[in-house]
Amino acid sequence: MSQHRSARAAVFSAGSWGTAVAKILADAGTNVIVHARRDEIAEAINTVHRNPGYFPDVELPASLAATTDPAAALHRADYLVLSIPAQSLRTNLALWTPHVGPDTLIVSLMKGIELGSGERASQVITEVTGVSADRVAVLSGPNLAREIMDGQPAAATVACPDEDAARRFQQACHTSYFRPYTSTDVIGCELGGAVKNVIALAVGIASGMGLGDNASAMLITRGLAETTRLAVAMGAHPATLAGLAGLGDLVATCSSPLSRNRTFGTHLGHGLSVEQATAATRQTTEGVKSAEAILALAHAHSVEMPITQVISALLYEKVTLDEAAAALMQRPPKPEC
Ligand SMILES: NC(=O)C1=CN([C@@H]2O[C@H](COP(=O)(O)OP(=O)(O)OC[C@H]3O[C@@H](n4cnc5c(N)ncnc54)[C@H](O)[C@@H]3O)[C@@H](O)[C@H]2O)C=CC1
Ligand SMILES: O=C(CO)COP(=O)(O)O
Repeated sequence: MSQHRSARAAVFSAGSWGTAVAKILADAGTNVIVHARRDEIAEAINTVHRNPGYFPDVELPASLAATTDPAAALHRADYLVLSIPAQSLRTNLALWTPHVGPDTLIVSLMKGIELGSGERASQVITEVTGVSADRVAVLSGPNLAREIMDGQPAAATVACPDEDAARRFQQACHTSYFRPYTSTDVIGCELGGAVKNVIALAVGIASGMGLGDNASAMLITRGLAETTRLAVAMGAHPATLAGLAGLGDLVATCSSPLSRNRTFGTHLGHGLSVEQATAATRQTTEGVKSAEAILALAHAHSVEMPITQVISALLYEKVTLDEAAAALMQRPPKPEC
């Protein structure tokens, strides 16, 4: 990156989390251009400094620009920040790759596992773009977009095999209200972020069924245990799962009515079908698609993930709510650790 100019970040796209991270980066003094799919969103960001599709009430930094042209967004970008649904990453990134510069650091904000391949977003990114793994970073943590748009304090982890690259992006997104830490454990951060969405579905379901805080705490704690088992089997450091991208995100997502995954689960717990819950949800709910992919990873690594298994069965409507609850409670007794 040039020493003579501020860093430039291209944020793809202008959804809930993309908009929030674009604001963080701009507030941190980074030059930001957002790639929006819709003309009217790009136009509104450029003219009235608002994103009417997601946060019509929040004024964005005046320095924040938007475009629908991927080449213009990526021109001389130091960072390509990707925030689209994980299942759409491969196809979209293939279209954007010709515009990615040779030194651009690609930063994934996505918390999903690709169906079919079982790949984490960073793996899809290296595969599609051909860039080396040390040019791909992940930002993950307890970061409900709405709270961040309101300027409430939050922290997260920036993970990259190249520690200098992680530190550069840490600096690019460090503000008075957003505190990023660095890590080299990309696998741990990505699995923490993806599996917590499935556990949040489970907590939402329990809450929708009228179960109390003991049940939620049980699901969160045993959810962390199965997340850690899988992540460690795949090469993660166990401490990462006790950190912001693991326990931190799990607690925030499972506790907050702002979480789309938890809310989706609540709909199921109230008795809505998966189709009805999907119709009631406007934004990306990664856990719904990722549950099956995570379960396949668990099988491939011979790891037991009973909560993920039950949620996957519920999502495919192979079991009822009562059968799901019984399946978890009637497992054979075993030591806790
Ligand atoms: N919203 C949040 O609080 C947080 C979300 N995330 C993660 O960020 C990622 C994006 O989620 P959100 O921004 O919340 O979702 P969103 O639904 O608010 O926005 C998704 C964005 O992707 C675009 N998009 C949707 N389908 C697409 C497709 N097929 N092709 C290309 N673009 C498409 C939409 O136009 C929109 O700009 C997810 O992986 C999510 O887990 C991570 C941390 C916090
Ligand atoms: O990842 C998130 C908070 O860290 C957002 O969770 P939801 O996708 O469930 O809203």
